[in-house]
Amino acid sequence: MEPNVRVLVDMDGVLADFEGGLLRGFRLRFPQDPYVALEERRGFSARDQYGALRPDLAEKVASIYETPGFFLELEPIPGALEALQEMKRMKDTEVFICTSPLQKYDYCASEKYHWVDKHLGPEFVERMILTRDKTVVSGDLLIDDKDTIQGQEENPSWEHILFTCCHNQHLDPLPSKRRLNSWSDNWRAILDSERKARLGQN
Ligand SMILES: O=c1ccn([C@H]2C[C@H](O)[C@@H](COP(=O)(O)O)O2)c(=O)[nH]1
Ligand SMILES: [Mg+2]
Repeated sequence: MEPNVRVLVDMDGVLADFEGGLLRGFRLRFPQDPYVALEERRGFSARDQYGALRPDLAEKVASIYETPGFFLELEPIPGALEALQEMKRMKDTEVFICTSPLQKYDYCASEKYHWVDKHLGPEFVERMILTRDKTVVSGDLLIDDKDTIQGQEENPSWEHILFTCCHNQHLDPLPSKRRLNSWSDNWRAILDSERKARLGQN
């Protein structure tokens, strides 16, 4: 068995404040239109929720995250950069950034690389995995704000740790699903428990 704990860390909603940037961009571009306050966000897809509010708003909100510069200019989530640097220095630990680009990837994919370079440095650029299907990536833990992560692999190797974000905070996931409420929460204990569980298996 591999000695290291491999942690996959999602980007939007975990490292980069996608929801905050989206709301700010939407209100600036469409000041006359209704919007969904962060406390009112429900469900992963902002596009779906805006579309339910009024059908034309689905395209409008999508136009914000499809705009050049959107992903590059996102603010880091509080504590995320420090946590990742600390994780990288930890013994017996491998950290990768695992993120899904938009289907309209033109700006999104390259801006994600630039964002990581700018905020975390070139060593993390080496550790980026861009995929539309995270289930086929191998790891021990996946820290991700999306409540349901599905793909080709029915039994991914990782345990999904749900990272709290405005769109999932109301959810009461299965008792077996572990949560991280923020980067001030005890992410180190989750990594430690994984390390111990692996030692127990040896
Ligand atoms: O309403 C939405 C919300 C998010 N997305 C996109 C934006 C990103 O490309 C992915 C999520 O990326 P992760 O790094 O895996 O969090 O989903 C969207 O298309 N519509
Ligand atoms: Mg995410």
